Amino acid sequence: MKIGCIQMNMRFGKVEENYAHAEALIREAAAQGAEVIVLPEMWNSGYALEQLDELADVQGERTQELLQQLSQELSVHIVGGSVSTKQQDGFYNTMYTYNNAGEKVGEYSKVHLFRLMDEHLHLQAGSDMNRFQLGDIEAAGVICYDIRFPEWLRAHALAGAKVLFVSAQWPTPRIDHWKTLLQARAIENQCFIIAVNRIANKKQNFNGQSMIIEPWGDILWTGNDEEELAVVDIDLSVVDEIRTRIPVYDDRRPNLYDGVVVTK
Ligand SMILES: NC(=O)CCC(=O)C(=O)O
Repeated sequence: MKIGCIQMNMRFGKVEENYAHAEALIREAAAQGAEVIVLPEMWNSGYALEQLDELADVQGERTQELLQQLSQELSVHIVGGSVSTKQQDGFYNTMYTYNNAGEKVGEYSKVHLFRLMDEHLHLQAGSDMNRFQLGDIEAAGVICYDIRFPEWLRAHALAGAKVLFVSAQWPTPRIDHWKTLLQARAIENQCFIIAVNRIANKKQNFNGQSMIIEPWGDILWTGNDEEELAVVDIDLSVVDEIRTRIPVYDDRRPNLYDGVVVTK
């Protein structure tokens, strides 16, 4: 399965340019043979949270139309990163996923809002899971800060995901956390992790380092610190091999730790 990771630079608040740029990169990834294409977080507006009233995609219509059309025309699965959306009860950070027949298979709004980037002041949190099917691939998608919550990714793995997609705008100062957390999520869940971060100039502090990690924890590909489009082949059969070799799903003792109430 060929995965096209689009480590994109988006322009702050420049929605028109960002849609055009994302479309061009998706077309290029498909031309290079990608079967699944993945975008980063909030690529339509960037983190222009103060301007969401003008910039956010109303009910996600523009994004859905674009991804629907491209996935069908190019016959590719698209994990559409995320975009800022304006819904009736506020703004959300939303990921749309389409299969290669142009059908929407996932719609997810970021569940854990990241206070350090003021998300909690401007956005509403989603509360639904994001488990979906891309052809034969049992997959799930989460957004950036969500990876700090192992129980959330575990819930998706327990629901059958073997490939976990992560779209992000993860800044340079904590890039070591990004790498370590992603590797841990891959190993503990025995899943592939396909994680696509944004890139920006040095002043804006985003240095890419998107990653594809095997369920054994081996890193198959790391992005550099420039805008980049990579098409990487992955062999999904290793998931079942590793799960048979170390059967953590059978060895779990959920009665000891699920539903534990933490008191402060
Ligand atoms: N956009 C985000 O959710 C950033 C998360 C982040 O930087 C972190 O350290 O966590």
